[in-house]
Amino acid sequence: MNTSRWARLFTWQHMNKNGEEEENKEQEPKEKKKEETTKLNWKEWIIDSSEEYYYTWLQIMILPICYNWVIIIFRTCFYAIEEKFVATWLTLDYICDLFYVLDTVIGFRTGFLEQGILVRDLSLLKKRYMRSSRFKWDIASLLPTDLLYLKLGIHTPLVRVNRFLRTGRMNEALDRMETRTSYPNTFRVAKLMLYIFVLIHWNACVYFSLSNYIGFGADPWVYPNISDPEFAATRRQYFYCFWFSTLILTTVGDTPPPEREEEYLFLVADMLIAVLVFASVVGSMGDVISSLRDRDNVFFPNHELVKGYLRSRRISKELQKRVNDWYQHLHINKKITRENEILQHLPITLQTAIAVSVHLPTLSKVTIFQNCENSLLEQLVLKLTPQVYSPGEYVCKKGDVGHEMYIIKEGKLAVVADDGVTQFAVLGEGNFFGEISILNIKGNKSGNRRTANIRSIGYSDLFSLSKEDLTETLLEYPAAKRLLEEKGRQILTKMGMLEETDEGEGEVEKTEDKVKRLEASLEALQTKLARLIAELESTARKMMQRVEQLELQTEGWEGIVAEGAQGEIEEREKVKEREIGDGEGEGERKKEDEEEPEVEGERGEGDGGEESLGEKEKNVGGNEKSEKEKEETGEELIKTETQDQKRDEI
Ligand SMILES: Nc1ncnc2c1ncn2[C@@H]1O[C@@H]2COP(=O)(O)O[C@H]2[C@H]1O
Repeated sequence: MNTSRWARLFTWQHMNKNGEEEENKEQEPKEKKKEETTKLNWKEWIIDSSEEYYYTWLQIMILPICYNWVIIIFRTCFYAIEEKFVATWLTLDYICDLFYVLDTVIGFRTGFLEQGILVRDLSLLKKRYMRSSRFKWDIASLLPTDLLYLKLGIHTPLVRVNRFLRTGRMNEALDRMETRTSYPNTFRVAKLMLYIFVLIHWNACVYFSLSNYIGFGADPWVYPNISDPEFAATRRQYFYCFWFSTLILTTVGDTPPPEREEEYLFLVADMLIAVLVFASVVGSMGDVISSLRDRDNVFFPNHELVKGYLRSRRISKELQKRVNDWYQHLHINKKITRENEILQHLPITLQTAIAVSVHLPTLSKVTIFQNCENSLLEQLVLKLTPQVYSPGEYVCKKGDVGHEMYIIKEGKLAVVADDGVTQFAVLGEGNFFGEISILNIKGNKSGNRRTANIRSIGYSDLFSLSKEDLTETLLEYPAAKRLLEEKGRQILTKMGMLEETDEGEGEVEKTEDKVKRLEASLEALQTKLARLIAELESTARKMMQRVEQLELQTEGWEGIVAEGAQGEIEEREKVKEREIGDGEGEGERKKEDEEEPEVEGERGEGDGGEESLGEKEKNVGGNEKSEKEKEETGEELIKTETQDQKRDEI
C-alpha cells in the first residue's frame, strides 16, 4: 500500500514534468492515438526539432555523410575497387542521395520556436529554411554533379565531392548526441578517434595515388610494386597505405626516408598535419581527463587537499587513517555526499523530481513518512543532506545540544551507554533518530540536549535534516509533528525523562493553554472595566461639583437682586420728598435716571452681579463645555480602550 503511494508520488512528479497533456494522454490514450493517426495529414506534417524522431533522423544522417567522406576518396584512389564494385557503389550512392533529399524535405518542415511556441505555419517554415545558410549548403550538396559522368566516365566518383557539404548536419547530430549521452567523455574520445580515422584514411588514399603517380616500387618510400603478388591484393594495398599513413600522422616515424621532391612535399605536409593531430589528441585527452577530475571533485570531497591539510597540521596517524578509510569507502562504494550542490543549478521542480526518485527507497521505509502528505515529502527531500559515518564513529553524544535529526539510509547504528559498549537498541535502514532534542517536547527533562549516544556499527549512510528545516516544515504539518513528538515521548517515558504532569497529556495541555488564554483575556477585560468605572466616577464627580457651584452662584445672585430692589424704593421716596421741597428737583432726577443703568452697572461690579451674569454665560458655555467634556471624556475613553487593546496585542 505504501509502495503504491510512493509510486503514485513518483508518477505525479513525471506528470508535472510533462504537463497536463501527459495527464490527458494517460486518461484516454487509445482514443487519442486513433485520432492522431486519422488526423495525420502529410501535407501539413511538421517536425519538432526537440522531439525524439528528429534526433533519430539526425543520427541516421550520420551514415550517408560518413559514407561519402570515406568512400568517394577511396574509390577515386583505389580504382581497382571502384571498377570491381561499380554497381554496388552506384546503388549506395543513390540511396545516400535519397537520404539527402529527405533531409532537405525535413528542412522545409522543421518547426522553430517563436516566443517559446512552435511555429507550424508551412509558409513561414519554408521562408525561414530558404533564408538560412543551411539551405545553401543542402542545395549545393544535392547538385546533380553525377551528370559529369556523361563527360568524364562512370569511374570518376570525385565528381560527387559536393556531397561533403552536408557535413554541418553530421556535426549537429554529433553535438546533440554529446549533450544527450550519459558518458560525454567517452563520446568525445570516440568522436576524436573517428575524425583521426577519416584523416588517416584520406592520407592513405592520397599516399596510394602519389605512389601510383611516382610509380609503385620506384623507391623504398612509395608503395611497393603491385605486380609483386605480396602487394597485389587490393585489401593489402589499402592496409599497407593505412599503416604507412598512421606512422606519419601519429609522428611515430620509422618510415623510409623520402627520395623525390613529391615525397618530401607529401611528408612535410603530413608532418604539419601530424603536429596538429597530435596537439588536438593531447588537448582533447587532457580535456577529458580534467573534466573527469572535475566531476570527481564535485562528486567527492577533495581528498588530496584534506591529506595535505592533515599532514601540515601534524594530525595523529590514527586520525589520518580514519580520514583515509572514510575517503576510500566513498570512492569504492561510489557514495556521493554532495548531491544537493551538484543539482543546485536545476529548476526546483526538477531537483524535487530527482530527489524524490533518488531518496524514494529510503523514505518509503521511514514510518513517519509513510502516511504523510506528498507535499511534506517534497519539501523534506530537498533538505536532506547525505552523510557517511565510519565504523565506531559517534553520530551524537548524550548531553550535546541537538541541531539535526537523522534518517538511516543504509547501515546499522546502536544506542549505546556512556561506556560505548552496552547497547540499548540497534537502529537500521528506515529508522530515524535525534528528533527528541530538536522538537522541544514539553516535559522533556533534557531540553535541547541529546538523550543518548548513537554510534555507527559499520559504515552507515544517513540523511541529516537540520532543526531549522524540520521546524519550518513541521509548522505547516502539525499531524506529522504530533507523530514525531509521540515517538519522542515514548522514548522519554521509557527513560523516565518526561515530567509526570505533561506525560502524554496533549489534550490536557491544550485545555490548559485555552484556560490560560481565557484567564489572560478576562484579566485584560477586568482592567478595562475598572478603568472605565473610574473614568465614569470621576466625570460624575466633576458634574456634581459644577452643579453645586452653579446652585451657590444662583443663590448669591438672587440675594443681590433683592437688595438692589430695596435701595431703589428708598431712593424714590427721597426723590419725592425733594420734589416737594425743591422745584428744581426735576432735572436732577432725570440726570439720575439717566445715570441709573451706570449705577446698576457699578453695583453689579461691586457685588459681583456681572460675575453672576458672566457665570450664566459661562454656565451656558459651561453646559456646552460639559457636553464637550463629555465628548472629550468619551474620546478619552475610546483612546484609552484603543491603547489598552494595543498594549494587549503587544
Ligand atoms: N532507546 C532508544 N531507542 C531508540 N532510539 C533512541 C533511544 N534512546 C534515544 N534514542 C534516539 O537517540 C537520539 C539521541 O538524540 P536525541 O535525544 O535528539 O533523540 C534520540 C532518539 O531519537
